[in-house]
Amino acid sequence: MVQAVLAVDQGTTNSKAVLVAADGQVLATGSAPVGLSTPRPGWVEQDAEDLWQSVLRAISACLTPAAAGGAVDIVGIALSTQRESVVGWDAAGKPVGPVLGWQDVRTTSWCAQLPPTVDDLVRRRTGLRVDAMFSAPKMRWLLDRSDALVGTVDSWLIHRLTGGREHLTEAGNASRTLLYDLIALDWSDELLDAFGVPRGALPEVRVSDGGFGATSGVPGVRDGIPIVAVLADSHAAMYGQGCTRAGLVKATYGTGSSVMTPVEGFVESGCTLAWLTDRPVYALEGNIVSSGAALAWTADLLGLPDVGALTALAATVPSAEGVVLVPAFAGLGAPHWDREARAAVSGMSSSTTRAHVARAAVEAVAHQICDIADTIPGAVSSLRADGGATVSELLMQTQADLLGHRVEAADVPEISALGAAELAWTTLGETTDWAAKRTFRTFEPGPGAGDRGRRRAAWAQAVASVRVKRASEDPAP
Ligand SMILES: O=P(O)(O)OC[C@H](O)CO
Repeated sequence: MVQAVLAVDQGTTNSKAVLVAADGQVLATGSAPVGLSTPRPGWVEQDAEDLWQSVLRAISACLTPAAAGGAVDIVGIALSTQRESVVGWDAAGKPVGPVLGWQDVRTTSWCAQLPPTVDDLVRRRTGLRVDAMFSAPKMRWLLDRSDALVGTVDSWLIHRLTGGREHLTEAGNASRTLLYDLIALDWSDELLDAFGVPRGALPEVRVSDGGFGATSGVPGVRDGIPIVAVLADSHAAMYGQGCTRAGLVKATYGTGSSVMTPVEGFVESGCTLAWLTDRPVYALEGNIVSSGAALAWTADLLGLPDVGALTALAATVPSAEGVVLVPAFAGLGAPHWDREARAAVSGMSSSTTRAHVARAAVEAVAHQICDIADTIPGAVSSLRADGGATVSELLMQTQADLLGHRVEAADVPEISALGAAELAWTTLGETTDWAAKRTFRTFEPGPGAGDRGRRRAAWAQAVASVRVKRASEDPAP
């Protein structure tokens, strides 16, 4: 019987389950969509039960005999989860309200009334900045309405996978809450105080490979399988991409995007805890609020069935002919962090066609990655890309052209699940380093890089025109 780790990657739009052998081979996959609603402008909610059911459906699809191709012995569970989103549940394990998604900015004005000393404390303790994207203000919002246990999505899934026994979270996920002290490696009492989140409502923090209980009552999965490793999804992608030392940069193209690179130690701005095993591994990270979401929005606007049709349309013209789309639908994330900014399409003329607008949307995704890459100290020699949108040759080539560096796109669609599975197998005693064996689609800057300076300048000008804050007020990413 083949031994496998069952890795679950729970993201904003779907849940994936992947059976992974000790050599990194993917034995079976399953996926299921998860719903998302936007009841008011700036409110982005998911349903905690629906989210859990989507995980069960993904597991079930993955474990069908046809998918798994024979007898498989599951020796451990690995989790990779969307970050910052918050779930609240009562003592009986029943959700007390909606999942407040990471894109949810309902607490923006609450965040704005916090004294500057809180922002300063947040930077010094967490390497982040006060923003409605992170978990603490969302927890505060839920706790104002009910007496709940709160946690990020990893915590909720661990709770359900263990039959309600455990209230645990993983350190990298905790690092995205604004409450976790990245030096002390514990919840910060000062920050708990500042956000009014009682320690008793929060899960216990474990190291990424620290063991998170065992399965109990999960349909189709035997009881007692250990949850071996947990990583935040973006961090799992970095692990899976083999970006484990300074100088290596990865970009995940999801609903939003995350650009990450390991750093030697904690820094006070744009820092995150990538994972915590025998030692903490810190990373610089810039988060883009809207990338895949911008492609989906533009496809919808243009009456196209999906993003694939959008990129195909974009490829029918050699350039955007001066059209620039700034997808600040919910403001701008890193490196600008201007939540009041709003989206705009500029540079149109009477000869502008739908194809030019489509191409501008593709370019917007790449420009936003460049904006963050430009802030990374030291040389960026290449960028490792992953996530759904990397299937687009046009996007990857545009990225290489605008960045002026090689882009290596991972040839596996399940990189976050594989990253978590790899950590689990390492924890179980296997020698891994799967990234070294992986093949990439490589994109070198081509003829399109010739007018890089002009295109980047036009983008910068378009971004400046949608800004509400002055650029001089920008924090580091
Ligand atoms: O759901 P994804 O894969 O777009 O990831 C969401 C991120 O974790 C948000 O920080």
